[in-house]
Amino acid sequence: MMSISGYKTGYVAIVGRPNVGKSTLLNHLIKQKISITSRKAQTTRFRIHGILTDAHSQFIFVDTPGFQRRYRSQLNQLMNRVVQQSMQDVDVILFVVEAGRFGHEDELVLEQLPNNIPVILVINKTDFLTDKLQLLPFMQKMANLFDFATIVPVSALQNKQLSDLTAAIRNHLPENPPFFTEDEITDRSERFLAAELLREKVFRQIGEEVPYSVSVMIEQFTQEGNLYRIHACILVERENQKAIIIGKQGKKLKDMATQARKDMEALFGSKVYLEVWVKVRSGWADDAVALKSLGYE
Ligand SMILES: Nc1nc2c(ncn2[C@@H]2O[C@H](COP(=O)(O)OP(=O)(O)OP(=O)(O)O)[C@@H](O)[C@H]2O)c(=O)[nH]1
Repeated sequence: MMSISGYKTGYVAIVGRPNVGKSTLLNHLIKQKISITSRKAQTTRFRIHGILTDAHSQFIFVDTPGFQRRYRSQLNQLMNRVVQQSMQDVDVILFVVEAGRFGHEDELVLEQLPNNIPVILVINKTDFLTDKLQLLPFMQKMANLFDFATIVPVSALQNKQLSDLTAAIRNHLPENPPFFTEDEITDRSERFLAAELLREKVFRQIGEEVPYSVSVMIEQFTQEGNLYRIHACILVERENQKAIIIGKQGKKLKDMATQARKDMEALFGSKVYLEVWVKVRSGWADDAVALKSLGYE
């Protein structure tokens, strides 16, 4: 039975091989970088990437461990099960592919899709097609591979058909009041966001090797005119993780810091001087400091 409001809220995972446009899609769906301030966010099993709230629905986009893998090796049955387990609490999965392209890497992701949760096939980058009729045989082929809830062609980059996609997602969300209020999803502080942006880069770069044991601490955050001076520290649990993050001749760390700095500059509308260190954390006392610096008590 419909509730009076008919409001729908649920968790949505976006999966797909690298470079199909998952981040672009998410960013264009939510239109802004947000930060979750609610404690509720910590109690869910997922890292929340973003939330889209409208008059009728709230979409909570989450990250699913396992799908972050870079698909370097063939995943075995066990891995499949682990990933499927991690998906059990989402309401809808968006499986993103590129228009007209379905290769081995896509197949590896497809193999991991659970069959008890609706999966929407998102065919992205339709702007590459000169003739939209080219889509039909591709859609046909894809429909034969998996029992998709529905298929939605979009161009994330050009914001095309994104409202068709949100309507399709909404069809599969349960009726719930919004889980997060406006207050809980507005920016906490620039300091907090700075930590989030850097952490996001760490996960993107090394999601496979160093899972959820990494935290980011902002040790100094000062503003001098049009310049933000930020000293950040990436805390890891073991020496070998530190080496992985730093990378050969410091290249990985440098790349992450550069990307984070650019994002910070865009977000703060200001020049940013960012220094990043990596430290091995020595015990729970450090954790307490780290949590405090992130604004969690
Ligand atoms: N032409 C076109 N390009 C797109 C579209 N969506 C994304 N791209 C481009 O595709 C590239 C990859 O996009 P991302 O959003 O980083 O892809 P991703 O799936 O998040 O990649 P990973 O983080 O490596 O998993 C970028 O250069 C985007 O600009 C689209 O609809 N049309």
